[in-house]
Amino acid sequence: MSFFSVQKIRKSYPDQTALHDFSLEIQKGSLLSIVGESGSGKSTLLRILAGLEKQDSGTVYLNGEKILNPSEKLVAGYDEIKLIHQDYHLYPNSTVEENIARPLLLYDKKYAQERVKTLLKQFRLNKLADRFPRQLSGGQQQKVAIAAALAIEPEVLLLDEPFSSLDTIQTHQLIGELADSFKEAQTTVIFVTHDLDDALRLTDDLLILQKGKIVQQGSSQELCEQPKSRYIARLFSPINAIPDTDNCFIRPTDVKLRTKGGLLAHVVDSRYLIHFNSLQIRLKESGLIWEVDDPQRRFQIGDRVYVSWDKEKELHLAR
Ligand SMILES: Nc1ncnc2c1ncn2[C@@H]1O[C@H](COP(=O)(O)OP(=O)(O)OP(=O)(O)O)[C@@H](O)[C@H]1O
Repeated sequence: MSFFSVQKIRKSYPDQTALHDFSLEIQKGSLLSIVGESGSGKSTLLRILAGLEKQDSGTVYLNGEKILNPSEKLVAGYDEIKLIHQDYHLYPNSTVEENIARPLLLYDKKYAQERVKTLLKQFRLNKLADRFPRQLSGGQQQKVAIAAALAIEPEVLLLDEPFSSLDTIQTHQLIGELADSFKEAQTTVIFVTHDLDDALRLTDDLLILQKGKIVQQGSSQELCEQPKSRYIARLFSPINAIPDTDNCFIRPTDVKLRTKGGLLAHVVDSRYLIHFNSLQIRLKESGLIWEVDDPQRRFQIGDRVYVSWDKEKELHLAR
């Protein structure tokens, strides 16, 4: 059995099943993202992993010890497993340093001081140590909340959409900093999100959850290059159906645009994006509309364009 072992967790609510025999093995110090759309069962799963909600069946083990659910334990939850969500509140009248120190009030004073010092350094919070939460950005506040959650050295950190209230720039900056801090501290982290981009930025290991079931698990590259279904392929980018095939698709970025040679198409729309123009083209023969990338920004609406692609870039996807 691995460090954190989740075995056949099932959970139903009166009108639906939120988790269908969910199993997962996590090694110590690993970072995993669980990506799923709204209602896929992410929050239910994390609450069960933290011992905060009762499952119908299945067992969670940490270090070989069974995690008891609220019906089996007087005080629900564990110090070893910390769950952080979007609305995690800091103490408004305590400084950053005091917020991080709070969970350590009953610990040996010298150990507590050292631990706070380590966390301030690991999370690059030294310069903000004397500020109050209201004097911090949303991203900085969330970083302090995560540092405080790690104060008593939990074995596992569970992050439930912790960046939802932050803007994209704040989120990307915070994720970059957290990724470094987690690796440095060797923290075991499970991050759940509906946003694949956030997941790719934080971890290399992904698990895709759909309607309470694992639909694919693997490295970011594996899932992008060998998705098991159209649903998973589309999480990474749109996919274009290749004419006269049943289940063959090509990604916009893998389509080559030329002025001659290949399938003839016409540009019907063009969007200026940061790294390329995103074109909509209509294939002449089949009438299919494709989305393709034009990194050189060569083509305009109305232009003729010929498309081709490498065979090995084709994705063969059942429904
Ligand atoms: N207490 C509850 N009672 C009844 N149904 C519930 C309850 N909690 C969750 N559900 C249902 O179970 C399913 C999974 O919910 P859950 O909150 O775990 O999904 P999620 O992936 O975290 O969604 P979101 O990203 O929107 O938070 C949903 O369809 C939800 O409506």
